[in-house]
Amino acid sequence: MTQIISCVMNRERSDLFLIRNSPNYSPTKIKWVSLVSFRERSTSRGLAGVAQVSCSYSAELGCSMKFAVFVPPQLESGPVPVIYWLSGLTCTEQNFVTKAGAQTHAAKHGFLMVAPDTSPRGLNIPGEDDSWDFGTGAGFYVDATKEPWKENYHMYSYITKELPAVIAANFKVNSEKIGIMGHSMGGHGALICALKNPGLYKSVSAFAPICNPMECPWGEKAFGGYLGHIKHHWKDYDACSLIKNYSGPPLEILIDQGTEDDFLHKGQLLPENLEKAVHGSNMALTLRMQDGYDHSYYFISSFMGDHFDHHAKYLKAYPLGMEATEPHTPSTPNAVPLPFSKN
Ligand SMILES: N[C@@H](CCC(=O)N[C@@H](CSC=O)C(=O)NCC(=O)O)C(=O)O
Repeated sequence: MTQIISCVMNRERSDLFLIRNSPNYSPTKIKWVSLVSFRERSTSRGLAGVAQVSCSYSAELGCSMKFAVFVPPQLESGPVPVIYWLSGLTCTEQNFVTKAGAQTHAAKHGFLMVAPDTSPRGLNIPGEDDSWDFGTGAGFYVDATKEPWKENYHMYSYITKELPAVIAANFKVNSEKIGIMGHSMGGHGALICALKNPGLYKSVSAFAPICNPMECPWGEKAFGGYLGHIKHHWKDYDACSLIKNYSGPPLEILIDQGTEDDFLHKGQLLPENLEKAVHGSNMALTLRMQDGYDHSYYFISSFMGDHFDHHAKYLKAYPLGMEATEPHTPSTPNAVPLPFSKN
């Protein structure tokens, strides 16, 4: 155990692959490795908080994974709620950081933001880089069951279990107050993570999500490849199917969808199917069709503030008698200490 941990802390990614194949490997040890291998790769102050890119070895994915974290100033005074952002096809952790304009909203509300990558990378699985909508950059937030993907393509477990454990071990977050949002493939991811884990995520929203992957070309390709061709097995990862059987606490979903989104017109997103599925369920859906907007991050950034307000309704609700920590603007731009070393 000690040997494995020191290897992770002192060496680079190629060595992490060796760990999995080492005679010392056991799943329990690897869970430890995920936590202790956490390291900050960059830290930048700006927009009223601190933006970091971190990385940790993922036992689920069998490789080192980068993720972006925005630390709001409120973290100085106590644990803060956390919101996960799931990105779309072709994205890394960087698209959200550089284009979504979320940081000022996160700082205003006091939310820690986590934006992971969209798939494992660099595993040399045959076919992983053959297309932009499958394999690298297109993990689809499922746990694959088919070869050659089933060893590593466990984005669902990574997002819902492994990454939250890494975040809780390294940041002062309130693990009772977790929200999730995403875009397109990541919107699908946000919806299914919330629907499959009643009560875990207190708030959920999405921009132009793939609402019914079982019935659209992107989903058919991804689910067929990762889960096999028995369509019945796909229901576990399809928001429209999951909503019908959801019996957890009531959830209010906010979705924004641009009317000039090419992927909407090509039948990839199918928000109308989600609207139908919601009827008679324990779910409320606010679907806003935004006139003239496309699928881009210009669209996302235009409505990001509304999504944060939506999440704030649920993540900032404190039990009676407990005082909420109000969001505040730091009195000096250097209010948050920088405890992290750069690589
Ligand atoms: N093939 C194109 C288009 C890829 C694309 O539009 N990706 C979207 C997500 S689509 C559904 O998940 C995206 O978020 N792109 C990143 C961005 O910064 O806009 C291509 O490769 O560009």
